[in-house]
Amino acid sequence: MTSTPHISVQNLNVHIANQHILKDISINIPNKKVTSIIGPSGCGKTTLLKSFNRLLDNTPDVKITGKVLVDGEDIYDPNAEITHIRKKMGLLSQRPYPLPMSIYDNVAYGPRIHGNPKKAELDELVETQLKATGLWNEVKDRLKAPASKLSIGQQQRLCLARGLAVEPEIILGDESTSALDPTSTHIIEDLFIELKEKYSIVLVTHILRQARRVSDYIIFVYMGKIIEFGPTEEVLLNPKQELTKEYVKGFIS
Ligand SMILES: Nc1ncnc2c1ncn2[C@@H]1O[C@H](COP(=O)(O)OP(=O)(O)OP(=O)(O)O)[C@@H](O)[C@H]1O
Repeated sequence: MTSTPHISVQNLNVHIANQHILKDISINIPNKKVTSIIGPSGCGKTTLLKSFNRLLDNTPDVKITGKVLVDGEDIYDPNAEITHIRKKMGLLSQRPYPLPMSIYDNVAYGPRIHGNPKKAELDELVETQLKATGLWNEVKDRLKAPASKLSIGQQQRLCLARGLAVEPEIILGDESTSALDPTSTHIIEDLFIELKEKYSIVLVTHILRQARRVSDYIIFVYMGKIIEFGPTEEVLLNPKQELTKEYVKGFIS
């Protein structure tokens, strides 16, 4: 990895209700690349992803130690400003959660909250983000229709457009294609590949085929520890660690 990491995790430990969930995690997430977190169910993938934008804060009985530096700023510093940190990251969850409003208003929502854009600016912004997520031609004639009328795959792309509209730097995806049909999955995967030109992307996925197709780097997590991290082809085709080999072969699920 040549450029400065976008997220640098240093000796991160997460305990929830006396369970040691993440164990001394240190990792550098590369800038403007796709990094996928893989590993068996319950190994801590989602917990690791959530630690990047302080989404664990509201988990009852959570204890977090160590550092997560985003652009060099420790987000767990008591003086860190959560709104500022969260604005840098867009989160795409497993299922699309469009807001109960029109297609247009979903995308305009964030910019309206964060500023007071003029109508012409908003129109342009909505169009740009709907184009960026490949939705524009599908929805341009029904921007005032409720977002709930869209297919699940379109709703997920709308959620991505909504996230991009507040100009994040990092996109976090938590199994964000798991509710989608194969065609919509393919579209979202292609979008991730395109969007890495502008954003650093971190994905949690169970699907090794997807990890191989979209990611530049892979993190393999097992029982709360990082076992292996490296370029996708290396980790998936020529893993160094026995545990990674077993997982990639399908012996651990
Ligand atoms: N809020 C919580 N309260 C108690 N335990 C939790 C909580 N969140 C996560 N855990 C535990 O932390 C461990 C890691 O969970 P996590 O969701 O990060 O795993 P995962 O690798 O993403 O799993 P999956 O692939 O099944 O989604 C699990 O044992 C889980 O039960």
